[in-house]
Amino acid sequence: MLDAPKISHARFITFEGGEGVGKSTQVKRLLQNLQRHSIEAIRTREPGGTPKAEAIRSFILQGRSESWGPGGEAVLFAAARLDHVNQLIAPNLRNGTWVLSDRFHDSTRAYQGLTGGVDDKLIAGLEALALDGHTPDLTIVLDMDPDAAFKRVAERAVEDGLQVSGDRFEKEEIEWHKRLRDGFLRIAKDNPERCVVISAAQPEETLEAAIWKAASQRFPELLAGSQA
Ligand SMILES: Nc1ncnc2c1ncn2[C@@H]1O[C@H](COP(=O)(O)OP(=O)(O)OP(=O)(O)O)[C@@H](O)[C@H]1O
Ligand SMILES: Cc1cn([C@H]2C[C@H](O)[C@@H](COP(=O)(O)O)O2)c(=O)[nH]c1=O
Repeated sequence: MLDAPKISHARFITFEGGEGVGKSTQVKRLLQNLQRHSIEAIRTREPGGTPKAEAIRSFILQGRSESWGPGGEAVLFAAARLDHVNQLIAPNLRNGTWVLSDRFHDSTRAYQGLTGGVDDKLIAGLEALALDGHTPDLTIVLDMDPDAAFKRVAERAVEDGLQVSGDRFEKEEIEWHKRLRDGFLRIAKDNPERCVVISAAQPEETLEAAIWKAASQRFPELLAGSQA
């Protein structure tokens, strides 16, 4: 016999922003906070989240698609997203499990569209295909000066014993990353019903509390019962 489906009020939350602003750290912290509130939730990332999308991730981040240009890379990110939505995001939401994603469609808008110069109409067409209506319920945009964020990335590389060589996009000039930051802020301004901008230039714990506050304001069910 099939398991009875859970009553579904599952939410889809995405984290966006430039390199090293603390998205992965805060996705993990929000996941723990939700689980403390007995909310079933998973975390995932883009590009990635499924075997096929992870294969596309490796291809892009190794720089193998760089010569395809921003338009070609937008198509690859969309293909990865299509599989991610179909195989992981949509089934979990349907089953009542909250989904937290480290990057999603706003990264294509910001990196390939607003910073890379890919036409809005192409970005919108790819988005319609890949999302199939699965627009996030809440997007946390973590914002900070890219110079300061890169210091974090460099420290992380040293901690991990890696060379600070940077992947495909980390290698871009600092001016490019400043335009990227402006791109994310513009997306947030244009989508106030979905996006909340939070300064990432604060300690992990206070940032975590600010994200919890934003999520609780958006989803009052989080305030019912216990406290984070
Ligand atoms: N609020 C914070 N203050 C100081 N350091 C932080 C903070 N949040 C994360 N870090 C550190 O900064 C580095 C980058 O953090 P994290 O990997 O979470 O960022 P990210 O936005 O996911 O990065 P990327 O875009 O490269 O995947 C890590 O070493 C992490 O420990
Ligand atoms: C989803 C998505 C990602 N990117 C870029 C942004 C980052 O440079 C990498 C992903 O690496 P991370 O360590 O997981 O942040 O890919 C992009 O350009 N477009 C996208 O749609």
